[in-house]
Amino acid sequence: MVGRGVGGAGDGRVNRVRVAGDTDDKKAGGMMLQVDIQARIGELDLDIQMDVPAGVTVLFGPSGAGKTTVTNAIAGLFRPDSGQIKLGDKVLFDGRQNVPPHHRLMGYVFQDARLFPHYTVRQNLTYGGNHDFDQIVDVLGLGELLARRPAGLSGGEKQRVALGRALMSNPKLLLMDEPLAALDGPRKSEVLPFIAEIAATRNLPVIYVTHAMAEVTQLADQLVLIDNGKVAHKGPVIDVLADPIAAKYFAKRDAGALIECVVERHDIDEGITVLASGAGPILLPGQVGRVGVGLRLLIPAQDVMLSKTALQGQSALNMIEAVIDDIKSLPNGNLAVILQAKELPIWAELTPLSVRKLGFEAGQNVFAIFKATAVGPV
Ligand SMILES: Nc1ncnc2c1ncn2[C@@H]1O[C@H](COP(=O)(O)OP(=O)(O)OP(=O)(O)O)[C@@H](O)[C@H]1O
Repeated sequence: MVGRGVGGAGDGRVNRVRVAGDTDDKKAGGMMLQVDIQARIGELDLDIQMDVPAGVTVLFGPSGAGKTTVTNAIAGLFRPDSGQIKLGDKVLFDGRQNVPPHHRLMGYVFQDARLFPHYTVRQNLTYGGNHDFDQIVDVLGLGELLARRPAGLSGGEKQRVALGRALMSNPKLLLMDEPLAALDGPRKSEVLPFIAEIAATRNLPVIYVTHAMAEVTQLADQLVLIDNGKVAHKGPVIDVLADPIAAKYFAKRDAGALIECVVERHDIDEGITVLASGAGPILLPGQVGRVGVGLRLLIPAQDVMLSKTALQGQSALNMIEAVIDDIKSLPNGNLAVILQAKELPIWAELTPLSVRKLGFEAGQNVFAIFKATAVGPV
């Protein structure tokens, strides 16, 4: 079953997500990409090790950290000084061998679509092969566009054609370097579901470079944080975001735990949606998603309040029981109080004064409180 469901506003807080029973089995057979490369580029010492299984691995990190260079090395467009790149058993680069890009069995989608202007959409799509033509045209909604030329297409349509072209070459590996960065908000929302659909149903490693949190939370299976040419953190996206040490790589309101929920019901009279989560029910304002659909929610650490007792007479709709696991210092001087809420790891950013005044410490039972609007669509 493909469990990516329609989420909320695409603001990075309510998102598409796979639910249990998703494509994990299918992905288990996908080829592993193994990257271990070193290169000196100007002032930057690039030294990257990562394993990329089937599914979406998002490369995220500051500008100039080396994300595009790594992606280009995987594509064969940049030659590292040393190391090895393998896709399954096939060596793509090892210092002696450097397989040229057109023999790497990969599709590459760039920020700009790079279509051939004199070709029709159909000719552009089939340039590198016509594998799964009908299905891809259908999934990407390209049927109406086939006879047109790129000049008459919107930015979002062009990117869908670029994605279709990459897929029709039957790649064993898909590279996408900020494929939505040049699109405006509505065009981004138009293309993102197609990428999510492809990621959920194709059994291949996808490297996806972005600066946008909404794309991280909606697409990532794995998250690799690259800083100054090195891997600073990597792992399943939920684990990486659950670790406050990674918070410095995100905008303040984006730092927090990502949790997976399922839409349980809509309460039309009360104007809320009830989600089932590993920590119990979570309420969102408005009517979000369809019943039974999986969603990811980002719970911003700055919006979580802690109380030693179940608070009465307060307006926040969400109050979940949790145990304090640990308290860590954040680079900004505040403290991250790391909580286990039944099955869910979440965390709250508090000032040292609050932690001291309330005497919070590891092992304590607390209530984590957040407003429905803090995690709901805007
Ligand atoms: N062809 C090149 N010649 C010299 N320096 C380069 C070249 N390509 C990249 N660099 C440098 O290598 C470093 C890494 O660049 P890269 O584009 O890989 O970073 P990035 O993480 O993708 O950045 P951004 O998020 O801004 O796209 C930067 O300092 C960049 O200036």
